[in-house]
Amino acid sequence: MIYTCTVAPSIDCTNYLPDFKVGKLNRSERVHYYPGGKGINVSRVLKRLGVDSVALGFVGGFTGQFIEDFLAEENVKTDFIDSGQISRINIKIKSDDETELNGPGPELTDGHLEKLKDKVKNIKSGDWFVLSGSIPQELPIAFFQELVENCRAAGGRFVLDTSGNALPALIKSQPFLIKPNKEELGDLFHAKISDKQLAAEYAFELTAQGVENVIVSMGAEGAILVDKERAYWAEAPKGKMINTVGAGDSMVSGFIAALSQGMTKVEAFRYSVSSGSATAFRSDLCDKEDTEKLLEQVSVHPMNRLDVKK
Ligand SMILES: Nc1ncnc2c1ncn2[C@@H]1O[C@H](COP(=O)(O)OP(=O)(O)OP(=O)(O)O)[C@@H](O)[C@H]1O
Ligand SMILES: O=P(O)(O)OC[C@@]1(O)O[C@H](CO)[C@@H](O)[C@@H]1O
Repeated sequence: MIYTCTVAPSIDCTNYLPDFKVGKLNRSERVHYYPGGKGINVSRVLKRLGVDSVALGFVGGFTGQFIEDFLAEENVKTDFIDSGQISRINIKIKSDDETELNGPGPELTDGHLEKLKDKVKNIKSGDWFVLSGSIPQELPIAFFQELVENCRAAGGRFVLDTSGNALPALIKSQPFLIKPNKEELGDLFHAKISDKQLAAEYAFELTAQGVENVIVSMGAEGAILVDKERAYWAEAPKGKMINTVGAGDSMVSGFIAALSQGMTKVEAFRYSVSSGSATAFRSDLCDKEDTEKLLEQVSVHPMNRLDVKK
């Protein structure tokens, strides 16, 4: 089974308006409400790609109820823990730019965390544990380190897509996959990543620290995949960008779905980029049909080691 874990789920309230002005009353022309949080997005896309998962995390209040109901409607399995607090509402503003205002995650006690530990105690070989999204700063990282160590010790594959201090701390637990965007990768090394060669150089650095696969997403420029031996880059398909929220999460789902359906790593990378772009080209997350239609526009190129400045 694939378990996704979102510590701080949300309702994503996405507003479309032609001209957003800071400090003024703005009125949106269109608004969409979707359950959000990175792990939840991963589970929703996995379902659309034909792969079952269980979404774990902490939800509460009327917003938590909305998240649960929406996922039940889409037949996404969940096994949430009640946080006892209203799940956050994240505001996304689509105008000339994309502006985001994400709320804080829930305040969790040791009791909450113990419940999460209990949910994953039976992870076994062949299972996946996908820890995606922000982890509130007050939470002890050591707890998550232990959680993923247990999962790895049982033979599970650990996928990490988080930010802040949790990212470098959990990279030490040698994930099977991490998927930073180029800003997140740059933050890890206090560097500005200007091109794919530099991205590959830093990604190699992470494989030297024990990460098995690194996918660096670079928006419209596409993505690179680096493992201990090789590096590849993929161009993103061309299309009209509508909403990139969840594009990175869709890449994670595409990669996992393709691998768990027996594709090679390079094919899975192609599928991953196609899934990311298919999400960027619509208001909600991608579906299988869009993803597979775009596949033919995604070509993957090996990067010569000499191309990598190292
Ligand atoms: N304008 C675009 N045109 C084509 N593809 C795009 C565009 N923007 C994003 N994508 C696709 O989506 C993938 C992920 O995008 P991005 O690098 O913005 O992820 P991210 O910052 O992790 O997103 P998020 O955190 O919102 O999920 C890219 O690698 C690419 O395949
Ligand atoms: O605040 P976090 O946990 O870093 O990110 C949360 C979030 O921005 O990420 C998802 C897109 O990747 C959205 O569904 C959600 O609102």
